[in-house]
Amino acid sequence: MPSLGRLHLITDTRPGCDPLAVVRAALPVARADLVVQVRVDDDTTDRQAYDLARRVRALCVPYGATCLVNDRLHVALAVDAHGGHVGADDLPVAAARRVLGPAAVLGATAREPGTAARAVAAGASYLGVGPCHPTATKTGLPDPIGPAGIRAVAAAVDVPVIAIGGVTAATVPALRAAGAHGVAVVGALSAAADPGRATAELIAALTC
Ligand SMILES: Cc1ncc(COP(=O)(O)OP(=O)(O)O)c(N)n1
Ligand SMILES: Cc1nc(C(=O)O)sc1CCOP(=O)(O)O
Ligand SMILES: [Mg+2]
Repeated sequence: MPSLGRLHLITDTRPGCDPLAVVRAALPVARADLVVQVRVDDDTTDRQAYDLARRVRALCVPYGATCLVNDRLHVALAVDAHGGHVGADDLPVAAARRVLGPAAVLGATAREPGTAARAVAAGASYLGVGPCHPTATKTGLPDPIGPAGIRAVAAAVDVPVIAIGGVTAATVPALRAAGAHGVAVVGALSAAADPGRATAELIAALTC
């Protein structure tokens, strides 16, 4: 399996957002180091999710970037995405692996070492670990786990750990020092005045 990109751009489909514009700005900067995870609101229809994922994949492929679909693995299969991401409210990891097949990239959410180890044993290719810091993007999250939480999970598994939750370029160094392979962001790119510049700042923090 090719190495996993270090910057995971999670699409923001809230009112006023333009997820494709953000993807188009990030791709020429991050190129193969970019993973675009198509994440849509719960009230988004499958047809809307399919149309967005199909367009994201088409943008990603020429740059060697990875296209994943959050939650809706049937949409990932339908658009021939590189894989998907599941959490506690989605298909269990073992079932998700059966759906996507052995070659797919399959991410799983973990917040502590036990869940993380079980997810890897069940077939996860990488782990999304957080929330690292406070975030207003998603409600109902547990308390932030900080770099210490990343360190605890990274010590327990041998797959890439992707830190998520309130991540900015300024917080990347501590997360990498704690063992994160990369980071996942929503607001740091979707709310940026210049998403291309924000991508460059995140990539610089991930590669220095
Ligand atoms: C990289 C990454 N990490 C964690 C998540 C959260 O996924 P999940 O727990 O399935 O929650 P929702 O995103 O479905 O609300 C993620 N999407 N990506
Ligand atoms: C989608 C998501 N999942 C999280 C988790 O911890 O499970 S935090 C999160 C939102 C991340 O957005 P931002 O980069 O704007 O903080
Ligand atoms: Mg989910």
